[in-house]
Amino acid sequence: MAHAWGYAANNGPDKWVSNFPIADGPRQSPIDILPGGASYDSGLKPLRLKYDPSNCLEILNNGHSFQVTFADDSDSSTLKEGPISGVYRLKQFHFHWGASDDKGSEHTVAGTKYPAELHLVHWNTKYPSFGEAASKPDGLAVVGVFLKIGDANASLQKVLDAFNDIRAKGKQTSFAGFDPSTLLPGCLDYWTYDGSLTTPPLLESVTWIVCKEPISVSCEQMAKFRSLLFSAEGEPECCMVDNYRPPQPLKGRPVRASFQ
Ligand SMILES: CCc1cc2c(cc1OS(N)(=O)=O)CC[C@@H]1[C@@H]2CC[C@]2(C)[C@@H](O)CC[C@@H]12
Ligand SMILES: [Zn+2]
Repeated sequence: MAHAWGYAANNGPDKWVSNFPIADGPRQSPIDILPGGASYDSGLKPLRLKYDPSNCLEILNNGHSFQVTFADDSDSSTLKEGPISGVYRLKQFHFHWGASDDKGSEHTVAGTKYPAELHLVHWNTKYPSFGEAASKPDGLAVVGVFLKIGDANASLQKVLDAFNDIRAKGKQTSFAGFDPSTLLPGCLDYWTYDGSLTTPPLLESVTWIVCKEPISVSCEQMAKFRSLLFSAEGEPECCMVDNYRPPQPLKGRPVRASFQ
């Protein structure tokens, strides 16, 4: 497969272990979150998120998802407190979604799948760079937010309006002045556990922080997600859908809740 991993039958999540044996590791993500199995931890602090829209740089189709990338050369867009210690800088956000509204999220809640899931990716500034941090057990912190079918999401629409320029793999365009805090739910109650990247190389370096409250997305907006392509220009068109890894074994890991 030589790193040509994807989400199709021949190169999808069930095949990743052959090139990335850590796929069967002790702290893999995503997981199915069982609210009854999570333990309330009164020591968990509220999430302290501070984002500066002027750090927003560009939007890119990387062939697996699309991502919005941020300047991370200062502490102007950060995650502090919550389950983490120190300062983590926002690097990018991206999404995972399904071919239909009944699937698409990576984490599930008592087996419930959402149509999409947002990942806000932060790296620990005790390390010199994002790439360095990505290989450390406390290197990354990802805030996960579920998307639930409902009213159109005006903030999300600003992101979707840029899709015409990034339809194919490898396309990117400038994307300035976007405030990712407008994509957060009103309530920031969360579950947290130690996990991994959910795509190869599946590094076990992520403190996962999954918000209990979803944000809304309309059916029409979900259709826009599905208009992106896994394929590059000039290749046979392949719709970017079902770019999610299914839940992985918990293997005894504790899942803590910031709320009762
Ligand atoms: C946590 C968000 C994240 C980071 C990375 C990936 C995937 C990611 O999404 S996810 N769904 O949150 O796990 C796949 C590529 C990885 C990257 C982390 C940094 C690298 C490991 C680079 O060093 C080389 C390949 C990169
Ligand atoms: Zn992700």
